[in-house]
Amino acid sequence: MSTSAIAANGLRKSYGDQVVLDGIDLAVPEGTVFSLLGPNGAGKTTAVKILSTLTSADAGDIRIGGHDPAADPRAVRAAIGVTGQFSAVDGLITGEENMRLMADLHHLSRREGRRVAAELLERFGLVEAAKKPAAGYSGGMRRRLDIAMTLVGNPRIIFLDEPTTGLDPRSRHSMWGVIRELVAGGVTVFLTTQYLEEADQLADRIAVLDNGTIAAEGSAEELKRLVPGGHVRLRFTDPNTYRSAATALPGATRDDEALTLQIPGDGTQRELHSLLGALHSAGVEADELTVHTPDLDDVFFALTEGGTIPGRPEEALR
Ligand SMILES: Nc1ncnc2c1ncn2[C@@H]1O[C@H](COP(=O)(O)OP(=O)(O)OP(=O)(O)O)[C@@H](O)[C@H]1O
Repeated sequence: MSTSAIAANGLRKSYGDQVVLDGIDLAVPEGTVFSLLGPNGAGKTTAVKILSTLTSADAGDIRIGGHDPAADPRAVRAAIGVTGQFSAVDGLITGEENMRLMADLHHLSRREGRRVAAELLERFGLVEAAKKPAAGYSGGMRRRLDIAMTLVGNPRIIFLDEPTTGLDPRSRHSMWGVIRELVAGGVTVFLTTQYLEEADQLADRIAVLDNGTIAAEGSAEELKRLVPGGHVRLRFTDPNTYRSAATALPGATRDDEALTLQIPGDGTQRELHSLLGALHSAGVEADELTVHTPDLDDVFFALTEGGTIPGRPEEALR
């Protein structure tokens, strides 16, 4: 069994009367990506700050790389890298100078600092930009430099707090590539994001934080299975064909204006086969057939801010 790079039990934090984290448990195995999802203000950044020693918890047992942040914050800091919503990049100096500064902070020798900086600038596609002031970098380049700076100390655990917020789709995809590479190299990534697709793409496990507690946790597939909403949608252009199909499929939800039928189901081959058989027997053909499986958006809406999953007791969600 793999050991947990990040473990927290009964993590609590309040600001004044406001309970932000109400006793949450987390366990992130080494070399995996864990994503914490939640609406604005759910407490994601607070969790990252506590786990990365920037803030103390009110209660809870925490181990980061085996170290307790309260008792031994130095050991935790030596094991982790953090890139937050506020970047460490200094815009007035060049990318290369930012990297060298980081190398100095990590007490690397001048020679080793140059070597590590050059290697990371190359890896993050910043060689050309390296001699220019970082203030002129695009958002994507700045984030890449930020992560490159984090990697100077060769951390085995990285906290990425909303690493792609505000990036265009191309830069976002390039950042996902960077994160995948890190994980392939054995790094553990703790990722907070508001982009459900990002969690879907990257995370081995996802926890949905809501009202200070973890509303559900699992792989993207497990979470999607918690919510209903899978269906097949048939679209017709001819009203007569549409009506014949509706008669042949009495369980379908009709939209008489759009000439579409929605049939609940999970889109398995067996289900599709039986659906197509019914249409064939009725002698009708749909102009379009689409299979909709629930996505993480459905999960998010069902689980956060008062949404519920019908027919499921609270406990079954964990
Ligand atoms: N230092 C602080 N003092 C008082 N309240 C705080 C402090 N830091 C955070 N909070 C409050 O705690 C709650 C959780 O904030 P946090 O930044 O952790 O949420 P988040 O999930 O990261 O949100 P977002 O997605 O908007 O970044 C918010 O209501 C916030 O106002």
